[in-house]
Amino acid sequence: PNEDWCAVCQNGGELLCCDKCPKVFHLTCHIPTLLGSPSGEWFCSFCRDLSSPEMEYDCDCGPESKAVKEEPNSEGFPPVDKRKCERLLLRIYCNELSTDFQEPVSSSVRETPPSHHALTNQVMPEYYEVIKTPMDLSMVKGKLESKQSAGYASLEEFVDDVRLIFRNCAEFNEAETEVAAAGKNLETYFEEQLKIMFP
Ligand SMILES: NC(=O)c1ccc2nc(N)sc2c1
Ligand SMILES: [Zn+2]
Ligand SMILES: [Zn+2]
Repeated sequence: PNEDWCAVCQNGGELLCCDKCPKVFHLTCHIPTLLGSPSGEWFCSFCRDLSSPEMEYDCDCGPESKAVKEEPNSEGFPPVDKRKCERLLLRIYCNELSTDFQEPVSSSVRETPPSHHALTNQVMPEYYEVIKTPMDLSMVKGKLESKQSAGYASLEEFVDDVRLIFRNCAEFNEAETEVAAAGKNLETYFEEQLKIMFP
């Protein structure tokens, strides 16, 4: 009795069914991204046990991981903390407020002028003129999934990047715009979920 649409993007298509909860995911919408459809039983990142995972995801094995995986690798990021961050990030992606933060802001985006600016056709600065350190959820997902030194070395680095998304949002978007409100509310949700994952 799984759902009909991806828990992240709400679209249909080729969907992976969790064998423990009703959710379904596209391979690339799940966190971590899966390379192929698993053959046997499969639990999503919300359901798989954090300390002793029932199964391995195909992206987490492969030739380079001959070493014992359950030790903090050279990144120093304990595997349990990495799995907690995967679950936390998937929670954010499943929150509909995250849509505006899932991909890099397109450079055509200009500040939403308060009404008087529009009337005086004052030029509004471009996003990448204002925001010097862009960050979005796809960048965080990529860093969380990358191997060794390219990835996060600690939980703090992961949290700092997610908080940067919300700082950029508050800096660029006028306080009372929809995007600013979405950023504020999603930040509250993130901090709540962070406390649950890392009490
Ligand atoms: N992440 C952001 O700050 C963001 C994203 C999308 C977007 N679209 C606009 N028209 S303003 C805007 C801001
Ligand atoms: Zn999807
Ligand atoms: Zn599940």
